Order: sequence, then structure tokens, then C-alpha cells
Amino acid sequence: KIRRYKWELKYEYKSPDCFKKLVITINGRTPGPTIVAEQGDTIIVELKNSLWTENTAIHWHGIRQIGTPWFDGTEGVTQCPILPGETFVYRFVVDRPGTYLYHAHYGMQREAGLYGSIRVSLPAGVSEPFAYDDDRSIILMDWYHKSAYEQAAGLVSIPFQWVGEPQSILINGKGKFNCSSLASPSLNVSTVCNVSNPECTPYALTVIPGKTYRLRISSLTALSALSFQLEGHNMTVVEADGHYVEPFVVQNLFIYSGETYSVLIKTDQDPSRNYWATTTVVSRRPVTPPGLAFLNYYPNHPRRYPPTIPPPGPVWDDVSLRVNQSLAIKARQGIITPPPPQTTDRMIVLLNTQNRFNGFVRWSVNNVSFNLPHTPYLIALKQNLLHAFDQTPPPDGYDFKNYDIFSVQSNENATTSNGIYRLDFNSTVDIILQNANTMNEKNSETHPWHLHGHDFWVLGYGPGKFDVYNDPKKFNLVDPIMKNTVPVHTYGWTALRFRADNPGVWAFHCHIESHFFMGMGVVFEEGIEKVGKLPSSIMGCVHRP
Ligand SMILES: O=C1O[C@H]([C@@H](O)CO)C(O)=C1O
Repeated sequence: KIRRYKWELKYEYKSPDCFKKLVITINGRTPGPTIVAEQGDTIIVELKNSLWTENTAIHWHGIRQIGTPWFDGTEGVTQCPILPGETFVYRFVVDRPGTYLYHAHYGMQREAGLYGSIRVSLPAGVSEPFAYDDDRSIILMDWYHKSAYEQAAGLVSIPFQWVGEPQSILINGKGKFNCSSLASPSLNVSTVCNVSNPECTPYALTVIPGKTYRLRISSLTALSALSFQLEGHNMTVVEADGHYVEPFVVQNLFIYSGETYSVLIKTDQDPSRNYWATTTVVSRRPVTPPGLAFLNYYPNHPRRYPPTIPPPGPVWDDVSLRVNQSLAIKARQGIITPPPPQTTDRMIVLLNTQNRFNGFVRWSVNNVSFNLPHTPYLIALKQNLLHAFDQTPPPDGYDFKNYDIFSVQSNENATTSNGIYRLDFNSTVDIILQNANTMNEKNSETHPWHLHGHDFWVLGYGPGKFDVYNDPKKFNLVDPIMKNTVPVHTYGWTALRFRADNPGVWAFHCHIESHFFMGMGVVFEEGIEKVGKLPSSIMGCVHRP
């Protein structure tokens, strides 16, 4: 089946957390409309860019774009930007059931509100390996009052101006900022921030007592790692990034930017009241108040406050809680997730560091801080425009013997580059994400890494420095989950494996908006000679003779 969507992007004033600011809307909404489809459907999105002065591109997060690498929507990698006034048509197949996302992949536009969900169901007659009465979707976002431009300008300033912690957490596009904290004699607060604005009524997740629901929970935060919980209700995790997982029960779900999960909940609590759905910041010292929504037991009023105070989240800085959840996720027994190849052809160890470069604060991978080229790689490689980017690939590893990941390092050999990794077609590639100390004493951050064009097997997580000789012996080659986004925990490593079997050029990057902007990413090419004829619509920025 073909599913057609007609979308128009605009800047509009909205108050998602009661504070009025310019946001990017799709057909008047942020988050945008949910794409609902069945496995195997073709999605056509006719996208009109009515942002008066701004380019754009939309990435279909988790969709592998097999045979359509030019519609991955990654500006600078797979396409030229869509110019203001232009209409661009994305056309791709959703080949697997599950919960996916879409969002801007141009500058830092995602955090201006350009994001939404994709829900792909199984074809009629085929059933999931678990039972539920109904589905609900929850999309989590963190929210800043400054514009993406103010933030981006700060990140490339000398001295560096960090974006700081977000002002609010949004649950399905709604939060509640404490407007009274803005009060000052010179500011007419009520015109900017108004807690009784209906645009910021807390989201109500309405359920009928005595049923089982599948909640599809996803996060597209600009920065925050989150914990999601439902007061009085356990959650059974059954899906992660479009793959079935061996069910396990949690009281709170840790979720990083770019991840999606499905959990089952039973509405078996006292039906005479509502309950809190809360979302708290973890991994960074929380400054942002928790995001709050109502789990609304029908027929209670959807805006009736629960009689309790919202439950507190888990301790923000207990890394072991988060590592334990990562370790608990295994592929569901006896289900389609293919087993991983048992050996690898190439291992690339990616050391993530924060460093200074010509006075700028940047993130680097193996001492290379990534910059996007003006000519998208897919076009440059296909048309053999080899002057369009640095032909020296970044290194496959770092100085393992001498590099101390536990303390502040000067990283004085860091450079910036737009060089890429070229992978042998159909080879098996292992990626080891290696975390380290930042430029601040006793500080290592959690980074969610997202791979375009693929799912990878998650072979393991470990503390400290990855040992190339011994740690691979501990890889889980039996029932590893497949995902497209995975955290590397503080001072630790994460090991991934994938097959380079999807002809195209694919970004792999930290999903923290500001970190990718500051250089925390790499690009893989595979099978470029197998890529079909590029559509001319992606080439608007390339000079052709
Ligand atoms: O990239 C970052 O910069 C700041 C800080 O390290 C420097 O101010 C921070 O918390 C980041 O995640």
C-alpha cells in the first residue's frame, strides 16, 4: 500500500511548556503527525519548506532505506538541503514492523520542534509475540527557551557558550514551565509565559481499567538522558528500536535520545483515580524539573490531578542502574532477529573525546572532529567528485597503550576533517565505542550513538578501556539485541557489529544535538558502486556541468 502525506513546515509561535517561542511546526503541530503504516508499505511525504529563510531535511530514524539511500534525509551526507519555498518528495518503504521516529537532520532544527513518530504494524493476520488490547505512543523531548540559532552560535563562539540544561521536559509535546520564575519588573511575564494556556495542559494518557496496553515510548531529546515511569504500574519491556526483546520488567525505563521501546502495562490499579507519568533527567545533574503527564483511568476527568505527589525518579548519578538495564536487553527467544556473524572482518575502535581546537570546544573521535562537507558524500562519491571531501580516512583506533581515559587529556593532535570510513561491501564490521574523561575533572558523559542505514547487534558493554585481545571473548554472540541507537556509558565501552550490506553512505553519530554539531560523528561508505541512479531532487546544491 502507498501512504501519502502532505506536510508544510512553518515557524509559528507556540507554548508547549507555557513559554511562548518560535517553533517549527508540521501542518501546524509539534510534534508532527504520526506516520501510521503496515510493514511493506511505501511512504510518500511531500514536504513543503515554508520556513521563510531556512533550509531543512528530514531523517527517517530507524528506517534503513534499503535501495533508497538518497532519501535518508541527512543533509550533507545523503542530500542537499531543501531550500525555502521548495517542495521535496521523500519516498521509501517501511520494511519492518516497530516503532520509529522522524526528525530534522539539518543544523540543530530538531530541537526547534521538528520531530514525530512512525508506527509500523504487522500485516493483517500476523500477530505480535505478545498480547495487548490497545497501543499508545509517547514521545519524550527536552525543551529550551532559546532558539536553536542562539545555541548554535554559542557553541561556535570563543569563549565557548554551552547550551546548558533544558528548561522543560515535554511528554507528547507538553510540559509546564514555572512561569513565576521569570517574574521581573521589566518583563510582562503573562504575555510570554502563561500556565493556564491550554497549549500546555499536561498530556493525558487515557486508559480503560482492566486492560493491557502497549506503550510505545521514544525519546528525541536534544541533550537529556531520561527515566520514564508510571506511578503504581510496572512496565514489561517487549520491543527496542523495532526488535522484539526477551520480556523483562522495570519500574522505570531509562531511555536515551534516538531510542524507542515498547512496554506492556496492565491497568489493574484503583480505577477511581488518575496516576502520574513522570520523566526525570538522569546521567547529568538535573536542573530541569521532571516532565509530568497523567495516566488517566477512564472515566475519571483527564485533567484531574492524582491525589499523590509525583514519585521521584531514580538517583541521577547511579550509573550501575543504567548499565544494568542495558545488559538486561536480549533478543527475544525464537524470534526473527538474525544471529550475528560469529567473526568480524574489521574492528574500528572509536575513542570519544572532548577537546579544544583553535580555541573552540569540540568533540572528536580518534582525534578527528567531524565537519560536514558542502557536497553531500552520496553525490560526491557517486559522481566521483573526489575533491569534495578529504580523501584521508580517519584512523581505525587510538593510542591504546598511552591514552588515559580516566583523566583530563590535552588531545593536542586533534584536527577537524570530513574524511570518511570506506567499508568493504558485505563485510562484517565491529565498532567499539570507547568513552573517556571530558575536559572537566572527574567527568565522563553518556552518549547515545545512532547508526543510519542499519541495525547493529549489541555485543556487549564494559567498564574502562576496551581490551582488544580479551574483551571480544566476552561478546554475546548468542542472543544480542539489534538496535539502531545505543548508549556508551560513562568511562565505559560498547561493542557493536553490523554487516556493511546496504549500498550507500551512512552517518553514525552521537544523538545529542549539540554534540553532533560539535563534531561527534563519523560517516561510513559501503557499496557505492551498487547505488542506483540518484534522483536529481537531492542535488540542488551541487554544480553540474
Ligand atoms: O559538550 C559539552 O560541553 C559542556 C561542558 O563540558 C563544557 O562547558 C557539556 O556539559 C557538554 O556536554
